[in-house]
Amino acid sequence: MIPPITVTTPQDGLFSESLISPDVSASLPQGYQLRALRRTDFNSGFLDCLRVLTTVGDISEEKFQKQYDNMVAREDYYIIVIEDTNREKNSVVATGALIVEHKFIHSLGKVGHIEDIAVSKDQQGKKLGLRLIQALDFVAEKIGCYKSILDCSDANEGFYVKCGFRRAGLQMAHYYEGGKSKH
Ligand SMILES: CC(=O)SCCNC(=O)CCNC(=O)[C@H](O)C(C)(C)COP(=O)(O)OP(=O)(O)OC[C@H]1O[C@@H](n2cnc3c(N)ncnc32)[C@H](O)[C@@H]1OP(=O)(O)O
Repeated sequence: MIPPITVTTPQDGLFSESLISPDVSASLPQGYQLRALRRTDFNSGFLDCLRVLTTVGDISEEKFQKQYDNMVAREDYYIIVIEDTNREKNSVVATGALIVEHKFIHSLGKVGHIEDIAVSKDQQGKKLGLRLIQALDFVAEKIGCYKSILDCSDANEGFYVKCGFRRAGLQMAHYYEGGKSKH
């Protein structure tokens, strides 16, 4: 049997729009919109948002798209952006990610990992960070995660407490010298 052909358009995102919370969308400021990351977001301001968080490095559009395609194929990446549709350039002003881990415990349970939450400097303090977390919580619950977890600095603890998280445990890390992927 011939497999069905999936036709994607530049408007298609990393995940289904049905996972975008209508309530969270409705609580954004006028002209702001929540949506899934798109393959066309290389020049949308998305990478500039991430630069608020840490270094992004010098990545080409081709490499950006290859990474996006890897994430689509994995089906466990939910990257959300908030776009200010009043802006012509750099309209993406905030972003956050949920990555799903599949477990054997908890009856083959799923855990959501919240990562790379970033709001542009000039947009901080407008509750966009809170809306990102609420939107990612909505996705995590809808796809059946039994919890979501994240690592953050002491300076950001108060923000996550306001978002409904509580301190649980302690983070430990091993950093690897050759840790950069060659792919
Ligand atoms: C898992 C991770 O990714 S950790 C990394 C987090 N990201 C960063 O540190 C990047 C730089 N910082 C940012 O991008 C933003 O400042 C964020 C994401 C930390 C917060 O986003 P914002 O949109 O500025 O916060 P938002 O307006 O939604 O704040 C919601 C509430 O948290 C409070 N809040 C915000 N930041 C902090 C903080 N660092 N400490 C304590 N409270 C805070 C706000 O005052 C607000 O409280 P209120 O409801 O009483 O008014």
